[in-house]
Amino acid sequence: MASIVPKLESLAVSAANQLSPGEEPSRAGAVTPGIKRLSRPLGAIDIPHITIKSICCIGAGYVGGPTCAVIAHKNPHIKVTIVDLNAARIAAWNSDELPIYEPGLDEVVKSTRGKNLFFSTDVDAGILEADLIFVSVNTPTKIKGIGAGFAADLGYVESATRKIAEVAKSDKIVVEKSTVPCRTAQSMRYILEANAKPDIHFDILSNPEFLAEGTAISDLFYPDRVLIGSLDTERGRSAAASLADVYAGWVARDQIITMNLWSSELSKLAANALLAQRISSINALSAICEATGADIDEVSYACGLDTRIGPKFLKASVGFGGSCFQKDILNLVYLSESLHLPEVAAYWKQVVEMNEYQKRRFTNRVISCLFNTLTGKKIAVFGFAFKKDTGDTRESPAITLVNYFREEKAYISIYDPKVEESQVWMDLTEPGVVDETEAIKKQVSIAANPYEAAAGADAIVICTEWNDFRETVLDYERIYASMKKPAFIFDGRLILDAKKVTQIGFKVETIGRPRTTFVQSKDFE
Ligand SMILES: NC(=O)C1=CN([C@@H]2O[C@H](COP(=O)(O)OP(=O)(O)OC[C@H]3O[C@@H](n4cnc5c(N)ncnc54)[C@H](O)[C@@H]3O)[C@@H](O)[C@H]2O)C=CC1
Ligand SMILES: O=C(O)[C@H]1O[C@H](OP(=O)(O)OP(=O)(O)OC[C@H]2O[C@@H](n3ccc(=O)[nH]c3=O)[C@H](O)[C@@H]2O)[C@H](O)[C@@H](O)[C@@H]1O
Repeated sequence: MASIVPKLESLAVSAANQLSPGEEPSRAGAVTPGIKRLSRPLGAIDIPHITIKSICCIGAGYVGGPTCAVIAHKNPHIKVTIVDLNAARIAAWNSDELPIYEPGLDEVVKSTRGKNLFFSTDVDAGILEADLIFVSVNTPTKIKGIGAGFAADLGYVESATRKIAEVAKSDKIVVEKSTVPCRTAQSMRYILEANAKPDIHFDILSNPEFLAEGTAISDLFYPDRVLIGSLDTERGRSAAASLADVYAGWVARDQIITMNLWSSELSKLAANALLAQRISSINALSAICEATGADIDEVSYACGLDTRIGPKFLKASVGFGGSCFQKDILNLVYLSESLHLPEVAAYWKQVVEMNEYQKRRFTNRVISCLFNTLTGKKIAVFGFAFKKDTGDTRESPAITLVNYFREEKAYISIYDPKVEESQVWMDLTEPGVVDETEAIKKQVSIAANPYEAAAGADAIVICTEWNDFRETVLDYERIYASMKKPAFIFDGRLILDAKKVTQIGFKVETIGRPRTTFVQSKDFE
């Protein structure tokens, strides 16, 4: 991981934004040349704008923490304060054990913290001091009321916005970093203007974040693009130019694109929807592969070589997880329905439904291969995070699978290299059900390593694609020796060399490849 930071430092940094030692950043009069503004004349935002000296980020989560740590790291002349109401989270950001696991994050935070990067629970002080405020709070799916199950709960965005209006004593640029429905910036503007002190002006920008967990630091260091949406007014363009300068501390100017606010907001939902749609498409094809004898990895490879399709995001899996894909698509579904576009809503909804189907389908394959019953059997679940290189479990397919296995009365032993034990219990407990953990513990245990998880098990189910689970890393002969026979492996992530583990003696069932073992209906024909 240490290699990321020096690599980053070697990037060419825009000379226009580099201050000489001792030089004070000016607050006015800077001009940003050559920012690409789609649907506007290119030179349109080469206008006077303030230079940002102090940034506050509201929300010290998976986005606010890494993003603003990188901004501070790249802009030593800007003071960056990340604030959060969650005192435990802030304490962790100020400790040696950061609250989130992300390769390369430790180095970035430790090189900057206490210099120009600060973590605090003092939201008011952060707002007061800042020229520019990122709103990077959570926007979960609503669980109650109108739009429940689909619409985004904008309560956290609204309360952060109201706080800014209440506290600010000078003009602020307020930046939507959270993923929000189209036209949220308008609501934020109403709230700010209705509550602002006299002569205080707020400019609202949309600056969605495209980082993926597990690769957040390299995504932030080398983004495909930085997107800034603003009103097409002189003030709006000026605010966009100020934020563009912050990113130009390390991102090439031609990768910083500006556009209107609503396009920017919608682009974020659209990007996530398109990415998730690719996974559901390949997963739908994986079902056809299993039924026909085709191999999904070969099909992905063949399709991905077409430059119009490209090879990324075509890896079949037990289903996509993570806090955003499902939430953002459901948000798009709700938006489409609100706009009286039921066919559009149904189209995107199918991406989520296919994902649910994939998890059920994989579970059915496990049950069917294990002679149609899991009762009393031990299943070792390898991986609980929603993807490798993160400890995040939000919407992890492993949660759904473990719950299905529990319903089938299996005993489950879970191993994940980064997920905290307390998180597993939280994820398996129904919200609002008191003391359920003790009952769950009768059926589910957490193992200290994969060998312990697999000992005495009937089957291993690979839910997360951690490199640690590859046959080149784990001693599968040792694992095989410790398991009940026949010993099954269900590879939900296509990470194993099936031939090699089959040679050890395992019965290997891989997503997107035809079934290899005991097909009851055929055998009894
Ligand atoms: N997790 C990810 O990889 C990505 C997330 N996003 C979007 O970024 C936003 C944030 O996501 P995460 O960082 O994952 O969420 P998170 O849940 O990890 O962090 C949000 C933080 O905001 C804090 N917060 C909420 N209301 C607050 C308030 N009024 N004042 C101060 N702090 C407050 C919470 O305590 C929490 O620590 C969401 O809209 C998400 O869709 C966008 C790109 C990637
Ligand atoms: O808005 C967000 O929150 C972020 O959502 C995703 O990032 P993330 O969810 O962190 O991780 P991804 O790498 O996209 O993986 C999402 C899920 O899809 C699965 N996946 C991914 C790729 C693939 O080919 N197949 C597949 O099953 C992963 O295992 C994981 O469960 C997007 O990739 C980011 O650009 C976006 O900023």
